[in-house]
Amino acid sequence: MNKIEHLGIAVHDLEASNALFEKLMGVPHYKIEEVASEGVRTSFFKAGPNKIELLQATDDNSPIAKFLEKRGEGIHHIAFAVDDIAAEIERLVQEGFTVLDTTPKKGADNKLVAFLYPKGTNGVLIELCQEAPAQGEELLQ
Ligand SMILES: CC[C@H](C(=O)O)C(=O)SCCNC(=O)CCNC(=O)[C@H](O)C(C)(C)COP(=O)(O)OP(=O)(O)OC[C@H]1O[C@@H](n2cnc3c(N)ncnc32)[C@H](O)[C@@H]1OP(=O)(O)O
Ligand SMILES: [Co+2]
Repeated sequence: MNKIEHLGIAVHDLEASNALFEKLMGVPHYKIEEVASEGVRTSFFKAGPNKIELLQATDDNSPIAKFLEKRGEGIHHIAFAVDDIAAEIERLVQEGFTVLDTTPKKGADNKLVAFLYPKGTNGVLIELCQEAPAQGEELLQ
């Protein structure tokens, strides 16, 4: 694990939260991206080395929709940057963590991602992120 790549925050209304975080952080979002496979629309902010990812659900089956229904708006996950996501998944499986995505999948912001089951990480949803290499296709589900 290299560093925290981003904090994911679940929100009801991406546009309203974009306006709020632009005021809060003093910078505009640098990207809005839909990840249909996750049922989310995301918006990214960067302040220094830190990123915030706002997430709105795009359908009722989205993990974000279920999270909002159960817990309301708030911090949804912590994403860590890793150099080699396949190796990190293997290491974490060996360490006894439950990895929800044993094959990395397409994330936002040009990443390959995988998630761990939060009940095995003190109730915090953990995401692994690797910069998607140009030939990332073979790693994608
Ligand atoms: C990929 C695009 C983007 C990126 O950065 O590139 C993203 O970050 S997309 C983010 C959205 N996608 C995901 O979150 C995928 C991984 N998440 C999942 O597979 C599910 O959300 C899962 C398995 C974490 C929970 O699924 P679900 O809510 O349907 O199941 P349960 O209700 O049974 O939950 C099990 C247990 O986990 C607790 N839970 C759920 N979500 C979270 C959370 N975000 N943080 C901490 N804990 C969470 C839930 O409350 C249940 O615990 P319990 O004590 O039984 O209530
Ligand atoms: Co994320």
